[in-house]
Amino acid sequence: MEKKKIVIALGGNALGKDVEEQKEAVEKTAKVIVDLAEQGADMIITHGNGPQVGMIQDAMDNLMVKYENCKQIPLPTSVAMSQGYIGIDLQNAIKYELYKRNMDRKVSTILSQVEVDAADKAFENPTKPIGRFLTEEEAKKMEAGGVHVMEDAGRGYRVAVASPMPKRIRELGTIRTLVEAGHIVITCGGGGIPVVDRDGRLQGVNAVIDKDNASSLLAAQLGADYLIILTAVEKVAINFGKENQEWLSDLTVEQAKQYIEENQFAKGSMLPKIEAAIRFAESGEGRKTLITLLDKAAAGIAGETGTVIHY
Ligand SMILES: Nc1ncnc2c1ncn2[C@@H]1O[C@H](COP(=O)(O)OP(=O)(O)O)[C@@H](O)[C@H]1O
Ligand SMILES: NC(=O)OP(=O)(O)O
Repeated sequence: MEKKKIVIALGGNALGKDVEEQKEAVEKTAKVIVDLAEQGADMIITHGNGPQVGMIQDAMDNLMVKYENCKQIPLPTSVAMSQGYIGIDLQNAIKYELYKRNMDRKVSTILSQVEVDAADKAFENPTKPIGRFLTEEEAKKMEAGGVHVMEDAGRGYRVAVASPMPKRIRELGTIRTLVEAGHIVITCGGGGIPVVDRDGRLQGVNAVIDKDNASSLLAAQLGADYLIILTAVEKVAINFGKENQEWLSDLTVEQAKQYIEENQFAKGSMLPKIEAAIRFAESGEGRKTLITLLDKAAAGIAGETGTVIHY
């Protein structure tokens, strides 16, 4: 097989719902990753952090309630914490899976900062759902207290934060060096720690970058062949959740743009995945995105399932 470079973006399902579940979930995730690594591909792993970063912010806010002198933890700091604890669980699970198969491959987690534009309009319109699902009553109460809340793809209410577009991955050189040295690299977790460059000094900003958008940028800049987005659905659908729902196996960039105009993909869930896939396809010839379930990754690569978005 020709050596492929694959960026895999892991959705919430690959990580479980809490710290305990994560330890179990990553074991299964690691098997899928090592199955692909066994075929000799260069592998770069990214992951989401919506539930996790919300949980960290909640915990930190509770500390402020409990202790008078406790200062608020900024959102980018919580993103950095989420990269750390998710990264180490993934790294250890992948290492153990490699060990069981007697495979000699290094695994590294790179904390990564992703530059955004301070003037991005996204700062005025929070669209990224984070944290747990709220009851309608909780949502109303929080909204009254000035917190942005949104409805998340028909699944309930969640806190919403700004999600500016990623512009530049500051650790790209380090990531490239490690990939070239054969490491499986875990990076751009939670879309990357959002920063702006102020005269050479990187400063965190209150946002959570969409991990699919960051993954698309990373895949384009590393010259990857494949972007694989593993999520909670086997395929992308049009008329999702309706009686006339239709699962799609193959989607051209042109068709995808048309469906976006028809509002076929929910904001904050499927829409950023499709937009990320379009940008990746447009970044270079032959670049494809596969969207499918974690369990179906291998079958998807073999062309047996999932939705492939291509030029
Ligand atoms: N048109 C669509 N086709 C398929 N799934 C869709 C569509 N629109 C919205 N969704 C929802 O998007 C979800 C995936 O987004 P999300 O949960 O944010 O992903 P992840 O956390 O895995 O990155 C699916 O589980 C599904 O509920
Ligand atoms: N940062 C991010 O996109 O996280 P989720 O995939 O969990 O929404």
